[in-house]
Amino acid sequence: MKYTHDLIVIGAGAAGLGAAGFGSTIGLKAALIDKSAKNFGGDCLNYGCIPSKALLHVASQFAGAKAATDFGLRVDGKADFKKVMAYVHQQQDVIRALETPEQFAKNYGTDTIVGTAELTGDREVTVNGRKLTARKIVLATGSVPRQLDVPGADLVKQWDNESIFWELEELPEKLLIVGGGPISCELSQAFARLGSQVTLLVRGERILDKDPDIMGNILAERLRHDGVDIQFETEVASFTSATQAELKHGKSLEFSHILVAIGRSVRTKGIGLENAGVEVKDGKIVADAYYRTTNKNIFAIGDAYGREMFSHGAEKHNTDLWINLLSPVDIKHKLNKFTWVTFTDPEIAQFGLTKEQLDEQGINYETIEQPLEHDDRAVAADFQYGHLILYVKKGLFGGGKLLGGCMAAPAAGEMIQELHLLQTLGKKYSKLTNKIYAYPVASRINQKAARDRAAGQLESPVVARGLRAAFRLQHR
Ligand SMILES: Cc1cc2nc3c(=O)[nH]c(=O)nc-3n(C[C@H](O)[C@H](O)[C@H](O)COP(=O)(O)OP(=O)(O)OC[C@H]3O[C@@H](n4cnc5c(N)ncnc54)[C@H](O)[C@@H]3O)c2cc1C
Ligand SMILES: NC(=O)c1ccc[n+]([C@@H]2O[C@H](COP(=O)([O-])OP(=O)(O)OC[C@H]3O[C@@H](n4cnc5c(N)ncnc54)[C@H](O)[C@@H]3O)[C@@H](O)[C@H]2O)c1
Repeated sequence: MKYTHDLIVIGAGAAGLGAAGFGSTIGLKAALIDKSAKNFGGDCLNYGCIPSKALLHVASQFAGAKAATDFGLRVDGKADFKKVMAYVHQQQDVIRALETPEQFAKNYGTDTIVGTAELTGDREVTVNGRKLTARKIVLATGSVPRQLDVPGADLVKQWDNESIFWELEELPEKLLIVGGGPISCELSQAFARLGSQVTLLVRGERILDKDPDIMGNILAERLRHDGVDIQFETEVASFTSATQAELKHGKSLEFSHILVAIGRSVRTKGIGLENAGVEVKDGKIVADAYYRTTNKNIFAIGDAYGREMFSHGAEKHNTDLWINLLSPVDIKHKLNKFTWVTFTDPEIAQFGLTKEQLDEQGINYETIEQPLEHDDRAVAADFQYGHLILYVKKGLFGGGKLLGGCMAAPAAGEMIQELHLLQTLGKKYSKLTNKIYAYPVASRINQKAARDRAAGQLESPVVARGLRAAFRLQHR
């Protein structure tokens, strides 16, 4: 059969740009389609990672200025929100310049197409009335934010990650944020620091429930310090007006704006999945551990895969997918070396296996806890609340290998990188014992536990006796 393309990629977000870029780089004839030119770059650039991190950056400057009032600086007032968003959009533009359809086509030679793509056959996609065919099709169609579906929902404008970054013109007076995941945490801190009165409604007992309990507790304390009113074990039962919510336990709350961040659903509508035999189950595209959908020529990656919804998740899927497309041996989707960071202050940074995964897999491990209470840098720079948890393998085979961990500290996302590298390389944690760290970098905390462990060994009478004997033998 003759195809118009080797590869068709639907969706030009982190996942699609990577898939089409690689295909084009090795000389395949690839098409990359997104429904709108302004969506090139996907959620990450347009409505997610980049605008949220730019907003957090500005907010941290406000927090810094406020903190300096303790030392005599005089500041007051709220953010000029128009100027804040102008900064956010300007920084997005810098990245966007490399990801426009025209620029991408120029850089990679990809056939970039703006239009809504629909699967219209086994290996066929229709876009702008044009029929394209390919050996393989990649769905990189992303996810959509969930909305609250409660009585009175139609009375209220539910702001989400798209509208908040593109439609909001004034700083919200009273911002109600619903959800306890990374979006709620990052944006509640950003808006509180910029001057909004923020209430965070959390359904469960704590925020960031994919990280260890203590990390969520540390962050909750810091958010409160920024002025966020966190209400746990509650949720919106109904809306009685455009600015009034009734909560599950009977209390009512007034707000000027409500931002809903209660997770995301895989996009399954408007792609023509049914025309190509791609099944959907429980709101997700059915895909196996090799990213294959129920049509063996169609793959799902990125948020469309419905698992780890991160930009670097999309990158990982791409690497696996291309290995599978190019080699006879397929790589199975695995998450034992994954990582994520919530970019609040402090950052909460996770790498490797979580406690739940270790327990589920029956791995024999020990937990090392390292508070930053007595860390010199933490004392000097006022983050003694920080904390590190590490999981290290026990036993003869592979004993001492780093399996995973989590850290709460400013710049924890950067600080865990060496730990994550050790885990990725399958190395023992004790490798850090003799590493030289410039004093007083905060990442010395990574070494402290390794040194404490080594020092603990000196307490063994046998080791101490041996060392004593060595000393006396050489210095008679
Ligand atoms: C507020 C927020 C902050 C985030 N922060 C981080 C972070 O700091 N770090 C991190 O790793 N992740 C972060 N994420 C998650 C990250 O943004 C996503 O995991 C990532 O963008 C997913 O990329 P994707 O390519 O799978 O999907 P998307 O980026 O959603 O791209 C899908 C694309 O497909 C297009 N499309 C859909 N259907 C069609 C169709 N029928 N025809 C043509 N085009 C179509 C859409 O227009 C869209 O551009 C954040 C998310 C949010 C919402
Ligand atoms: N720094 C980062 O890497 C980063 C930042 C933001 C978003 N993201 C990604 O974006 C995705 C979406 O983030 P998110 O924070 O919306 O989702 P999430 O799924 O991580 O968290 C949603 C939270 O909302 C709660 N919830 C669900 N329904 C609720 C209801 N009706 N009322 C109250 N609470 C409810 C859940 O219990 C959960 O705690 C995530 O998968 C995340 O990976 C990543």
